[in-house]
Amino acid sequence: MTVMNKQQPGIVRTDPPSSAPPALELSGLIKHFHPQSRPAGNLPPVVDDLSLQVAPGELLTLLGPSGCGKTTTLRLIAGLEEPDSGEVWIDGRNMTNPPQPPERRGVGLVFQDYALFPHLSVLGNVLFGLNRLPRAERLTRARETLSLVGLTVFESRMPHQLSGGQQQRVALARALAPRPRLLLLDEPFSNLDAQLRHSTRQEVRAILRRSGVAAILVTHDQEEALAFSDRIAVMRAGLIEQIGTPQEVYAHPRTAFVASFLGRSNLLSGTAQGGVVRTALGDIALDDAGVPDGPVMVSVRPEHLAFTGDGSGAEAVVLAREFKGHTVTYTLGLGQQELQLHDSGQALHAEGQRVRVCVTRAGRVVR
Ligand SMILES: Nc1ncnc2c1ncn2[C@@H]1O[C@H](COP(=O)(O)OP(=O)(O)OP(=O)(O)O)[C@@H](O)[C@H]1O
Repeated sequence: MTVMNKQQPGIVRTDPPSSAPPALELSGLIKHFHPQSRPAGNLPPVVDDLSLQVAPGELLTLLGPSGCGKTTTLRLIAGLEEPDSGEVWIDGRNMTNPPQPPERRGVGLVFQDYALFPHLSVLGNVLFGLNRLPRAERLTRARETLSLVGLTVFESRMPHQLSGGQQQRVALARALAPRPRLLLLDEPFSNLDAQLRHSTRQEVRAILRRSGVAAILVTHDQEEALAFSDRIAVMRAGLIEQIGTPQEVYAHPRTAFVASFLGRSNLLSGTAQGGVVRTALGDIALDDAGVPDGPVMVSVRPEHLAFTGDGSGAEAVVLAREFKGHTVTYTLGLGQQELQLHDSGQALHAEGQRVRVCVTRAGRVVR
């Protein structure tokens, strides 16, 4: 195997053919924004030593609260911003040393506002990004891509004659038509109403799977991240706090932030001893036998709390009740602490009622 040289631009990795290079590799990316009025070094970086890999065909989501650096990370990948340090490798090519302009990175972009050209038809919009191809090939490619996104019959329509979901599929077709190595999607569903958002998300996911392109989705919507992704990177203050499959990150959050940002969580302090934590809710078994004895914080999902009905468990009071159709979310008072409980049973407990609750699954110790 040839030794890879990260310092030389445009070097293609010569790993064995069976192991294709990652679609994307970020290593040690750091980005500050320095306002004129504040001296450099005074502000924390917006992207802070961020490293990750995206496999060919993988759908990765950057999930985090507003301002945590998700869009800046996408802009660094696309070449719309330059990092202070660190490297961006796309499909085995170094994009940062020397910096490659956005049009030479092989990256497609889809934004929340679609950014379609209003004076061009659907076909015209898709053709727009293909001006480097011979004319005859452009038309074939544009029509193939419109067929991939299921919009063949709409090719002559103007953007304003389409629904929001259809416009987003045109934007997707325009980004996919040049056959990018990587697609970057920045909050692409956030302008759609709840129902359209759900169906468009499923369609886009299926289209990406069919096209085989690797993609990074940026969102602050945890439900979207769980439904869309092969892996989720939970970001906070420029850092990746945890990365893994949706199931891994949901079931095994490492920190209180991840436990609360990806789904809801009850965080209880207690003392671990021999694989059990003593808390105000009683003794909670732990999902990890290796937790050392001592003070800990344990995360219990609302669906892992239940009413006991037989006098066992800890006493709590119902503070609020939210009916959601398939389930009811209760807010319970346990001493000074508020807990969330998801119940799918038939019996409704009234606000102010005293209830008894227990934990039905092993808890998770978080930092
Ligand atoms: N060009 C810029 N100049 C100065 N500060 C910037 C610039 N772009 C972004 N920032 C700041 O960097 C931080 C991260 O912004 P970024 O847009 O990456 O966050 P985000 O996680 O995508 O947030 P949102 O979900 O609200 O879009 C924010 O505090 C933002 O104000």
